Amino acid sequence: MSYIKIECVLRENCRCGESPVWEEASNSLLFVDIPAKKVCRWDSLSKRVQQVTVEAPVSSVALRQGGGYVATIGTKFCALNWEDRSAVALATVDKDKKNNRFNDGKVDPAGRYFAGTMAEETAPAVLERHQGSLYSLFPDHHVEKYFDQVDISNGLDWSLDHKIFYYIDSLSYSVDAFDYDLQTGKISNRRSVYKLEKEEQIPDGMCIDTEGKLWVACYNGGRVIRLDPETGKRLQTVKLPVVKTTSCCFGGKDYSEMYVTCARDGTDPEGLLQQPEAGGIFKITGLGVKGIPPYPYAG
Ligand SMILES: O=C(O)[C@H](O)[C@@H](O)[C@H](O)[C@H](O)CO
Ligand SMILES: [Zn+2]
Repeated sequence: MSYIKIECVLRENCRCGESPVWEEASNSLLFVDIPAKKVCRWDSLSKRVQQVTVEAPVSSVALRQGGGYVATIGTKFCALNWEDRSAVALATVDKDKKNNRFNDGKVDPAGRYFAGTMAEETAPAVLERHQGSLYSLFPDHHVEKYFDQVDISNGLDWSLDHKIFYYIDSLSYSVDAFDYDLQTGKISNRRSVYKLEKEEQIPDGMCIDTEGKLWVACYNGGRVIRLDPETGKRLQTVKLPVVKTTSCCFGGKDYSEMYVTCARDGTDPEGLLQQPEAGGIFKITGLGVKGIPPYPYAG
């Protein structure tokens, strides 16, 4: 019997915390605060946070095989050097869409950096629709585009056998699956594996566990849900003391802890009184399942 424990491990007041990624080598959690243009690294041992401020909204960060990180900044895939705090563009997308920015991103098992775009929001989930696309940055730095007409490109991950790509376009209120060809990075045969219920609100970030089940952070739903993509059933709901939960990843010892990011922006003064930890980093223990290490970008 395990007991679920939820604690705010870092009161960071993120305007929009996102993209939690566990870095085993440094016992740290990486994450971003999108509108604050910050990439943060929280050392779970010393409890200290380091941050690098970049020049545009930063929506995701990932490990890089040769050391350092990659990040999606504005509409650019960038290499991020933590030591000298520099970001160097590797590729730019959506050059004809001046109001767009990248959103959620993650590296596939072959080391390609997948990330999608969206129009900049005027308020949470309020934006010009169908402006986004899904892309990936290959190890040789060329970019491939998968599809357009995306509203809010969000959570993504791959099945344990690497044959399925899971993807969320938030305003479709659906978790979708594609067949995945790891050799070529091509996707096909889109279908929905789960439709969110009304009280679950907006699907946002997502990660997979070692049993092949999906964990989805529900923006405005104050929860993460565990889904079985094979049966289309929800297996578990874990509620958090904040409403704008944005993303989740596994980390810590043997990837047995879950880390959840959330947003503070869009919360009214009364909401902030009820949720003083809004924008913080949460750790969930006692789930009884583990995650897998993040894949590093191979370029
Ligand atoms: O965290 C993200 O992925 C977006 O950038 C956010 O802005 C919210 O998710 C969005 O407002 C709700 O859909
Ligand atoms: Zn997101």
